[in-house]
Amino acid sequence: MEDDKHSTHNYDEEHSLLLELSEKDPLFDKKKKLLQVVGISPDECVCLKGSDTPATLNSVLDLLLQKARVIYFTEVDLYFAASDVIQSVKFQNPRNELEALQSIMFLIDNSILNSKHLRVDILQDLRNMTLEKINALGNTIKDDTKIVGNFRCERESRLVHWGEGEGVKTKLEIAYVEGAGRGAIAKENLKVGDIALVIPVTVIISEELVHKSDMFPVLEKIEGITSETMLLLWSMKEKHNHESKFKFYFDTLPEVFNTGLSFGVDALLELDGTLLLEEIVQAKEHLRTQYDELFPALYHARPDIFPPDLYTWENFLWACELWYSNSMKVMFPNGRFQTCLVPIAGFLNHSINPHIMQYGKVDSATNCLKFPLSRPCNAGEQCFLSYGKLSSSHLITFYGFSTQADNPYDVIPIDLDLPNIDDYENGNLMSDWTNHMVRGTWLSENHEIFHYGLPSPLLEHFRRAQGSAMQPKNLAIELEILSVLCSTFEDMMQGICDTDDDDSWDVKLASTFKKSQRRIFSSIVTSCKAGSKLYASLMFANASSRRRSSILANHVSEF
Ligand SMILES: C[S@@+](CC[C@H](N)C(=O)[O-])C[C@H]1O[C@@H](n2cnc3c(N)ncnc32)[C@H](O)[C@@H]1O
Repeated sequence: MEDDKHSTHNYDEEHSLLLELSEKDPLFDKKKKLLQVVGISPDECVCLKGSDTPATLNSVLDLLLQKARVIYFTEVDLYFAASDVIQSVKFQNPRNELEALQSIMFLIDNSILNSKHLRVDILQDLRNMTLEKINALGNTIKDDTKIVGNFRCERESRLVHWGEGEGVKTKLEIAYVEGAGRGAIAKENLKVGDIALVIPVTVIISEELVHKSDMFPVLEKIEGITSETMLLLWSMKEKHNHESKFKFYFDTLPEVFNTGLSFGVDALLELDGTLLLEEIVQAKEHLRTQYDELFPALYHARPDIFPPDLYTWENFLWACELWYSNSMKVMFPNGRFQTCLVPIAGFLNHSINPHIMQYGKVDSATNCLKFPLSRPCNAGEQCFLSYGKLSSSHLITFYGFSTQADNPYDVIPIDLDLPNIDDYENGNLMSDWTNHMVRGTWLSENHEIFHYGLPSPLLEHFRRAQGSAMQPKNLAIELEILSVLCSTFEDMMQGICDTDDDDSWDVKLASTFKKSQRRIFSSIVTSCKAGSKLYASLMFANASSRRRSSILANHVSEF
């Protein structure tokens, strides 16, 4: 979504740019502290002068980029960044970097637009440098989509054709792609800022449709019912309406969704010992309770509107999976957010390094939803959307897939059985964390001594619990911490056993998830062992050098 975090001011000889860290950000205090650690003031502008050299512009961009990275950090990013931040806020992951660069482009574009100066060359130069960085980053992201040629997309073409008649404009075509059903392929080379898809509001399935339907007078009387639930019930019936305006859309929907909510017993058994099992069971229980609150009461009261054969539990679950996996939050010109189904845009698959991130706000001038590119996508490549910064467990539960690439949001929460420590110093970056987590240590840049690729807030918590202050660090305590962590994660790894191959989609997905969890645990064990080895060699080197000194001292004393 576009945001209003940024503002520009123009002074006589200079352009002043302000990337603003919003005080409404729930992570404001932590982000402010992090910025202060690297010497960046949260509310300070950077100034550009006409006389700035490329080297000066580079430093300006670097400063803006560090700040933008922090502004777009999630709690997970912040937690793990604490280990790597020493003098500057470095690159964390492509997704955060793209968001940060995109926000800088937005700021510069606004500045150019609002500039009262005749000469905006310097802003243009800065824009070009930012664009170069985005393009370079885009080139490092590999999306190897394989298009499955022998599937015809007749229903999909009919939907696109209908949509175009309603005002849809698209630079994407729909094809079957390996491992993800349908996907959207760029028909031409798309640059940053190009609009891949334009969807008029009239094509969007939103609350308004329920309000016009015969079920609304019944539903509105149900205490506490949400507009999402109303829409879900509406879509269960509309799917079978041959006269529906959205018939072409419903025709393209799959008969089954295959999300975690449809996992069978074998797949659930496979997940034994993982948090994903809990997530799926809880989500499903919640939906079952919701269904039981509505049915059979509704079809007993109004069988004409809610026919029992349509409103079964199985059909309800299908609709839940449809809405979880295909809906988007859309902000309408009146400022209200609504959960909607967006035909055609619903063919866009998700990536952790997406091409399209800033969407979801209806443009009030055109009354359309636009999908602009945040990084280039060449003709023939699959164009990916961001469904959000989601973990694999969330993606499996509600979307039925897990990402292939390393997902920085795949974290495992850690319940520490350690006493609460309240003697933390203010201003210490590690001190703000009470909830701890781990993720694959291959994602960390810092495997040095005292870091080991592990999150610093977690290590610091252990040190405090052992009575070891930040500085100087006690080697014996470090070894003890590494040994505790190592055995804890070895146990956790053993709790997730390997299984035989199974052909069913759900057991396969469950076992892929387990493998990814084991990989995370195994990386932590390896890092702990590497850390311990490092100490052993250091202690050996120290001992040898002490021995050498004492031999030398003996020799000297002989003279
Ligand atoms: C909004 S739909 C996208 C279109 C979908 N592929 C289809 O054929 O209808 C979301 C669903 O697409 C699939 N999907 C999206 N991104 C994916 C990815 N990166 N890998 C595998 N499947 C994906 C999942 O089944 C998900 O529930």
